[in-house]
Amino acid sequence: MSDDSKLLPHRQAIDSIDKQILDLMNERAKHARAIGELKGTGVVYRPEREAQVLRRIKDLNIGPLPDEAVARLFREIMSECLAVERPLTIAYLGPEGTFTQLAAMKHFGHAAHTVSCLTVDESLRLVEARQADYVVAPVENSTEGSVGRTLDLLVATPLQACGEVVLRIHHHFLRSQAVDFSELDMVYAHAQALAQCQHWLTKHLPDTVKRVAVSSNAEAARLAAQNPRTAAIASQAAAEIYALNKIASNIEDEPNNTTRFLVLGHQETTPSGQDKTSLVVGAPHRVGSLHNIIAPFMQMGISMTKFESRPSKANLWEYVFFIDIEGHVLDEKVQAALTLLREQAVFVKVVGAYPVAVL
Ligand SMILES: O=C(O)C(=O)C[C@]1(C(=O)O)C=C[C@@H](O)C=C1
Repeated sequence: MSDDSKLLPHRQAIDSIDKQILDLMNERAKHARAIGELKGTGVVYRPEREAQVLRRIKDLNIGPLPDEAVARLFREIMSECLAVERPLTIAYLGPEGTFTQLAAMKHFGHAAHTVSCLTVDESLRLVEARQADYVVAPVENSTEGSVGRTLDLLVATPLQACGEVVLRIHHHFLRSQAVDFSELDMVYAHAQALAQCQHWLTKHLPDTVKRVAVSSNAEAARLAAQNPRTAAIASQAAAEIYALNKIASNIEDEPNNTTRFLVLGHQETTPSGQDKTSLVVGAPHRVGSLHNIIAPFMQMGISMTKFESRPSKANLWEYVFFIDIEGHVLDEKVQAALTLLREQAVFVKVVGAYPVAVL
């Protein structure tokens, strides 16, 4: 029997299975459309339900496909089903090809429209003005720490956090032509990327190469595409969009380099069973104040996943604290801790409660 004839029965089985998958996906989309009609003009995107669907799929999976792979496939199926109800518009820090855009696609899937913005400020403003449905904004990187501008914006925005995205960050060294490092004057990158790749840069580039911080990695790629004497540090997506050569891959100093993003919109999310709550807390300037802010969470047995202080913009030497805790703001334990916290703090703002990232 030839190789091709041995393949035939498997291909026939695949053809028949594909038809069933197709019919079932359309059947699923019809239910989503019916749900959309019941929701009427209300909010169509339900992050808690999406997280539950993805977690269940991972639990049900018996392979050989890996859990992550089936979750990614179902992410896209849900994205298309949601678009049948109503397509979403997501604002992100552009230009096209930034890690923030990748994070937006990872969370909302490819059926969502993404709108590129010049700054994180503008991306939040677009949603505040209801010109986009949600914004995805970077909050912290595992190597470089918090994204200060996003944290500052969280203090004042009326938007609510309704999701988180965790993205592995791989940086590549990109040029329009694969020429010698001696013919290189400048390397462009976002300040965080320059910091995340500093060992590689010091080891491989001559001292004469200037490191220039720009507004995003994709902007770095755009600039490098215009001048062969320059290079960029950016993502695979940016390399493709700006047709740059990958001179070196995965040049980040820390192999587990990961960035966390928040999804913000106008809705409050109901508990999904595995949630986090983000808070901004103003502490009075007095002895023991920091202890008093932390104590309510210890008392109620609540874990903190983030604790970060930044200078208050209002008063010199006063600080605001950015705290993420495990649990949903509607959980009894969290409610009790917040009641205790409010007795100690100058202010407590609940930025939002949302499902822990599944993908
Ligand atoms: O369950 C819903 O509310 C739906 O609209 C269906 C569905 C899905 O495809 O599973 C689609 C969009 C929502 O964000 C959540 C889930």
